[in-house]
Amino acid sequence: MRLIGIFRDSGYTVENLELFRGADTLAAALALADCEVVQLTPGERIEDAVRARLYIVLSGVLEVETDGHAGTSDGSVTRILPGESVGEQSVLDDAANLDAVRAVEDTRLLVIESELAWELIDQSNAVARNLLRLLSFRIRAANALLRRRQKLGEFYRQLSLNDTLTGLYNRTWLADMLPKIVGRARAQGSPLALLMVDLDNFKKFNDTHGHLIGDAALCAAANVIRDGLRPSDFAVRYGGEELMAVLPETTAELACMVADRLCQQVREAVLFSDMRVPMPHLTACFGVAVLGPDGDEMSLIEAADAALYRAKEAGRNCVSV
Ligand SMILES: Nc1nc2c(ncn2[C@@H]2O[C@H](COP(=O)(O)OP(=O)(O)OP(=O)(O)O)[C@@H](O)[C@H]2O)c(=O)[nH]1
Repeated sequence: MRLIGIFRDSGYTVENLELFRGADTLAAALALADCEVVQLTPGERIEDAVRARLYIVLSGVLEVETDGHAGTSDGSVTRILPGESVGEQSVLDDAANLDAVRAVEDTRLLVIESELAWELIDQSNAVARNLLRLLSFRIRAANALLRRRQKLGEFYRQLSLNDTLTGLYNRTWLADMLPKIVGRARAQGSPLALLMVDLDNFKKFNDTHGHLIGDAALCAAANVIRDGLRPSDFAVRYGGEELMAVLPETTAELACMVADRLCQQVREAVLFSDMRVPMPHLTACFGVAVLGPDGDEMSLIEAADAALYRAKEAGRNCVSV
């Protein structure tokens, strides 16, 4: 950052500066006459960025990396054009941090020391008003950015809890939520059922029809499970071709009825709509378990797994408790 003179000799006028819009420009020009004018080369940052000072762009362009100083930048930048300023907030709260500001091209800045900025505010309602307007604009922009980040955060959170192939909840979700669902059922003394679902002979299915049709079959089975449940139930991809349904407020009898219905629907599922090739045959086994009086999430999963094993032993394409 190179000192190139003072405002009085710089050839620039107050009229084009946002901060002085509607203000007594003569008085402002007088007050600013001895202020330094500095030059930044492309990429250069403001030196002495920890000192609370107001910088007005006279020519060139500055770029502010959003939250760059907090190390949380998301890559978005704001451009500060001629007539606009940076550092207003630093002057107001005396907490400067302008190291995220850098020149895009050769840029000339008018430097207003904090004390003088306060004098200008004290002397001119128009300057105070302009400053308020500027800050309100910055707050709105910061709020919009926060909302965008919140949405993005929610999007990524969802992404981390859902299986990408089937869209069902994944193991991360299960590890977090099943203990809570079990805890709630125990606290309320309400029944809780769990269905463990495993596609039959899926290795052979893949070998025969190829992995892509295997994926489509897995998705079709996942859709059957998800669409066949109540809104208060949860469908999870437990592992490779193993799915799971968590059914709160559900007795063993009811869970068996649900499993029977889903088993039939998987059997009848349309895996793809290409009529030129014969429809592959897909079936699944269902293991049903309910939460015992002293049970926890582990024993519930183990019981459903054991029931699933019995269904496989019984010849597949069936439900076992
Ligand atoms: N297409 C596809 N296949 C998968 C996926 N995840 C797991 N598999 C396959 O599922 C098959 C599971 O095979 P096994 O565990 O031997 O079980 P199975 O052949 O279904 O036999 P049973 O369970 O005893 O009926 C493996 O060949 C895996 O490669 C997936 O995301 N897509």
